[in-house]
Amino acid sequence: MSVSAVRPRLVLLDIEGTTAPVAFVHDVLFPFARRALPRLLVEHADDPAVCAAVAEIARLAPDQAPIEVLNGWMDRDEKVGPLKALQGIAWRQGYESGALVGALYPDTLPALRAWQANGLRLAVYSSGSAAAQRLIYGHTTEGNVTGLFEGFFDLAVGGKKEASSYRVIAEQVALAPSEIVFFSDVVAELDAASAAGLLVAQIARPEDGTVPGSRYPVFADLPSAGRTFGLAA
Ligand SMILES: CSCCC(=O)C(=O)COP(=O)(O)O
Ligand SMILES: [Mg+2]
Repeated sequence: MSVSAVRPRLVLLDIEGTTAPVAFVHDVLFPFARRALPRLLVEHADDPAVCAAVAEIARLAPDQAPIEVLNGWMDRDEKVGPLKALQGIAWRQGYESGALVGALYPDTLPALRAWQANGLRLAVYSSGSAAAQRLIYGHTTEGNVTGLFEGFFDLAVGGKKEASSYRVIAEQVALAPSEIVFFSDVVAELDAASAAGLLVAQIARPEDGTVPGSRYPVFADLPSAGRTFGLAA
């Protein structure tokens, strides 16, 4: 059964819980960055990207040491630009050394390839920085698959729970919101995307313990979501 009379032209994909296991992000990526950040702040203090992130932390929390602020944000899994930028820098070293390999669900790449072969455009929207998105897709067990995507959107367009962010993305890909379908595990993100006029569906993977919501179509994997939206995967 199709949930939309209009076939979407672009699939916008969250990462954690949608294309990559929650366990990989929380048990591998986040601890890796937490261990690396204290040294990174010292040893790469002259790196312009590190300088910019530290300056933004000082603006947001002027009375605290940057590493304390970062640890607090990581404790609460806050999606804050400077934390996400610094995590991306830390992960780059891990991916480049081979210590990290981007883990995706087994159904992710087959679904993305089938959709692209069927004429669908693909883009990413994650709280992880665009650089971090390119890293995870650039270092998968099947190699560099970043070429699947035409765009990598991060918190620079706004938070994932704000409708305005999805309007910005629609403008940037030059499509009407109703021509985009957004897949995410987080219902609050789907609420925001739906409010902006996008088609939405929740990916609730049993292995992640994602709690299915009741407002939107729910699927246990990408191929079943794609078939329901007429994406023919
Ligand atoms: C680029 S992989 C790490 C993603 C990340 O840092 C994160 O906080 C998860 O965010 P998402 O929006 O993909 O759920
Ligand atoms: Mg997610």
